[in-house]
Amino acid sequence: VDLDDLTLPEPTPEQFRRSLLHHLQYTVGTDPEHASKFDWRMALSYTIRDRALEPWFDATRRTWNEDRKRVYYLSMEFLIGRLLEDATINLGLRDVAVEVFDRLGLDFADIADDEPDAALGNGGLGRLAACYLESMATLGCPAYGYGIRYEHGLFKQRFEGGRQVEAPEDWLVTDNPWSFTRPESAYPVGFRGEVVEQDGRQIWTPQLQVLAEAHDTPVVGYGRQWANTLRLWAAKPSADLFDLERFNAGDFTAAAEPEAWARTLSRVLYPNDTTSRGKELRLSQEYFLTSASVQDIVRRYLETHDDLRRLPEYVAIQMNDTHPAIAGPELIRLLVDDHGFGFDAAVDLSTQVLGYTNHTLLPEALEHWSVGLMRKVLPRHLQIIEQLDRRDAELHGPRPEGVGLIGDDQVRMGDLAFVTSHKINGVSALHTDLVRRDLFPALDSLHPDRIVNVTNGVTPRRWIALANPPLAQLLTDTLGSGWETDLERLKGLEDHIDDPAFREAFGATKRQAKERLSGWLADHHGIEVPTDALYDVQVKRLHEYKRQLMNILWTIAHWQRIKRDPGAGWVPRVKIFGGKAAPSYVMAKDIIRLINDVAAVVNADPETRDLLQVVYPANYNVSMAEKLIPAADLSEQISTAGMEASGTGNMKFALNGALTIGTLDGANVEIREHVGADNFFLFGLTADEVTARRNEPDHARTAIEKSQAMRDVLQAIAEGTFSPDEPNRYGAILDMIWNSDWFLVASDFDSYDETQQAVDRTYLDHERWQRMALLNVARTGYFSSDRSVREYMSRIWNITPAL
Ligand SMILES: CCc1ccc([C@H](C)CC(=O)N[C@@H]2O[C@H](CO)[C@@H](O)[C@H](O)[C@H]2O)cc1
Repeated sequence: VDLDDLTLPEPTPEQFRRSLLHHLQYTVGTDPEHASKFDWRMALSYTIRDRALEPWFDATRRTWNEDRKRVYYLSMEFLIGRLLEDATINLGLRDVAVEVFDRLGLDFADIADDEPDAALGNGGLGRLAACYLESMATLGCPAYGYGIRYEHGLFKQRFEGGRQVEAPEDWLVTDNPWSFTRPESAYPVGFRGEVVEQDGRQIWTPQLQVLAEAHDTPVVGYGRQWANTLRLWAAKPSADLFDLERFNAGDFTAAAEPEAWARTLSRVLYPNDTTSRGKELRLSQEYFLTSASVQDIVRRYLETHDDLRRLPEYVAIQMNDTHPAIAGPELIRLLVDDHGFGFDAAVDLSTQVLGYTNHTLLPEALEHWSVGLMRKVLPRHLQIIEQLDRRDAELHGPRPEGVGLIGDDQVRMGDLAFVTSHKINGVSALHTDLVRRDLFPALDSLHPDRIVNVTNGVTPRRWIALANPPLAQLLTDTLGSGWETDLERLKGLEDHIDDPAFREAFGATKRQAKERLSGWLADHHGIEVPTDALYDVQVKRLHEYKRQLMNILWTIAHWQRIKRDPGAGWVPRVKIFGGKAAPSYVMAKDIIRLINDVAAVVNADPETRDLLQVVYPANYNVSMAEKLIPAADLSEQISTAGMEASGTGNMKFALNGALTIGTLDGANVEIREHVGADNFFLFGLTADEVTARRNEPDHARTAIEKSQAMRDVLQAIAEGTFSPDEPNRYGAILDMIWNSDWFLVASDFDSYDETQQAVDRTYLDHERWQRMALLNVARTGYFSSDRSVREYMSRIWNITPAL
C-alpha cells in the first residue's frame, strides 16, 4: 500500500471542521447538538491523531527500508502529561484548530484542559524521558521508548487541614485516544522457579509467567516529518495462570490469586523518587519492563538480520538510571541460553549495546537488591551476575573494598549497570564530576573512557510554544520561525534589548502569563492572587535536599520584617509552592504542613496580606507546571550544593524569562555560566564547602546563633504561631535544624536572606530586571533537549538522524 494514498492534505479550516464532526458522530458516537466537553476533546483527539499516523508509518517504513540503527530508551517512568495540544502544535495544526473551535463557539484551550495527565512518573527522571522522546522524534532519530502502562500513575494530592492526602490516580477510566493495543506484540516474562544444569547449559524453568502486552503511542516530532513509538507494557495473566482445579474445589479467591498477582505488575507506579525500598514487586516490575523490551528488541533485529554479533551496529539501549539495569544480565541470558553465545562474547556484545545514565548521588536512591531476593525472583540472572562479578575480578585483579557487583549480600545495581555499559553519563557537568570522584572512583580508574557528561535539556515545544503562546509569538515576530528547532537562535534577542518597545512587549508576555495563572488558580483552586506582584515560585518534588524548608523559613522572616516596618516600600510578593512528597516520607509531609500553616496565618494577616501571599495549589503535575512556569519572575533552585544532579525546572524557568535564585548545584552552574553571573542571584556554600561544613561539629547551632533573623523565625514556630492549637507540632523539624541539619539550611540561611533582599532591590529597578530576564531567555538556548539528544547520538548511541 503506497502511503501517498493515505496522505491527508494540510487541512483547510473547512476540512478540519468536517473531520472533527465526522469523528464526533462516527467515532465518539455523539450528536453534535448534545456533545459534552469530553466528547469534543475525544473527537478533536481522533482528528489530530489521524494526522499523526502518516509521519509515524513513514518513519517506521524508512527505518526498516534503510535498515537504520535504532535507539531504545528503557525507563520505569515517562512523565508525559497531556498529549493533545503537544501533538497539535508539532503537526502545525494549532491555529486551524483554534479557529474552527472559535467558529463552533467553543474554546480550544478549554477543551484541551479536559485531558487527564499521563502521570507515569515521579519527577525529573520521568519528565526528562518524555522531553527526550519528543526531541528524538523532532530530530528524526529512530527510537522507541519502553515503559510500563501503569493503570494508576503518580497519586493525586489534596490537602486536608494542610496535610498531604493521597488518592489513586486513574487516567485510564476514560478511553485513551493516543494508545493502540498491539496484542500481536506480547511476550512471556518468567519469574522465580529454578535453574538446572543440562549438558553444560543452564536451563531456567520459571515458576510464574505473565504476558507483557504492548500498547503503542505515537510520539510526533515538531514539523510533522517524523514520529517514533512509545511502547508501554501491560501485564496480562497468561492463560494457564487461572487455577481451575482450586476454583472447582470452591476456593475461588485462591484460584484467582496468580492472576491477580500478574495484574499487579503494571497496576501502580511506585511513588518514591529518591528512596529504593527493596520491594519484590518493584524488582518484578523492573524485570517485567526489561525482559519484554529486550525480547522485543532482539525479535525486531532478527526479522531483518541473522547475525546477532552485529547487534551493536543496529541497536543502542539506554538505561534510564539503574531501574532497568537488569537489562545487562537479561541480554546476556538470551544470547547465551537461547542463541548459543559464549559468556565472554555475550558480555562484550551487551556492553557495546548498553548505556547507563545516572540521575542521583543520594545513597538511599542507589538500588541494591538482596542476593536472597534476586535468587528467589531471578535465579538465572543471579547466576549471570555472580559470573560477571567473578569475570570482573579475574580481569582486574583484587578490587578495593566496596567495589564489585555483590557485597554485604547485596547486588549493587549501579556497579552492574557500569560494567555492562560502554558509556555511563551524569546529567550535568558538576554531577558527572561527582559521579566520577564519589560514586564510581574505582571503576572510573579501571575504565577511564567510560564516564561522559550529557547535561540535561527540556523541549522548547512544550515548555515555550505550548506553555507560553504570547512569548512564543514574540519570539517568532522578532526572530522569525525556526527557533523551535534551533533554540540557540534565541541569542538574536540580544540585538533588541535596548529597544524599550521590545522590552515592553516582553514584559507584556509575563503580565499575560500572570493573568492567565491567577485566573486559573481562582477557577480551579479557589486561590486569589494579585497580578501586580513578584511571583516567586518553587515547584518540584518535596525533599529535604531541595530545601523547601529554607524557603518557608525565609518567608516567615520576610513576614516578620514587613510587620516590623510595613511602610518600608516592600515589593509585593506571591510565594508559590507546588510539589508532592512520597507517601512514606514523614519529614517531607511535615514541611508541606508547615508551608500550609504559614500560608493560613500570613494570608490572613491584615497588616501584610497585600505585600505577601503564600499559595500552595495541590496536585502539582506537568499541566500545572505549564501554567505556573511562564508566570514566574523568580525561580527557586536552592538545593544543598552537590545534591541536585541537574534540575530541569531551572531550565524551563530561565527559558520563560524568570531569574534564578540558586546555589552552585547541578545545572544551575551551567545556567549561570550561560546567562552571566550578573543575571543570576547566586548564594550559599559550594559542594566542597558543604562537605567541609558538615564535618564541623554543631555547624547548625553555630549558624543559628549568628543569625538573629533565623532565631526569630525558629522562635515563632516553637511558640506555635503557625499551629496555635498544637504549639509543638513542628518539634521534629526544629530538633532536626538545631541538632543535625544535614542539608545545611541554617548554614546557608543568611546568604539566602541577603540574596532575597537583593532580588527585591533589583525588582524595583524595572528596566534592569527586564534586561536580566531577557538575557536569561536569550542565553539559555543551550538547554534544549535537542542539544542533549544530539550529544547522546554522537557520544553514546553513535546514530545519525534521518532528517
Ligand atoms: C528507586 C526509587 C527512585 C526513583 C527515581 C529516582 C530518580 C533518579 C530521581 C530523579 O528523578 N532524579 C532527578 O533526575 C533529573 C533528571 O536527570 C535531575 O534533573 C534531578 O536533578 C534529579 O533529582 C531515584 C530513585
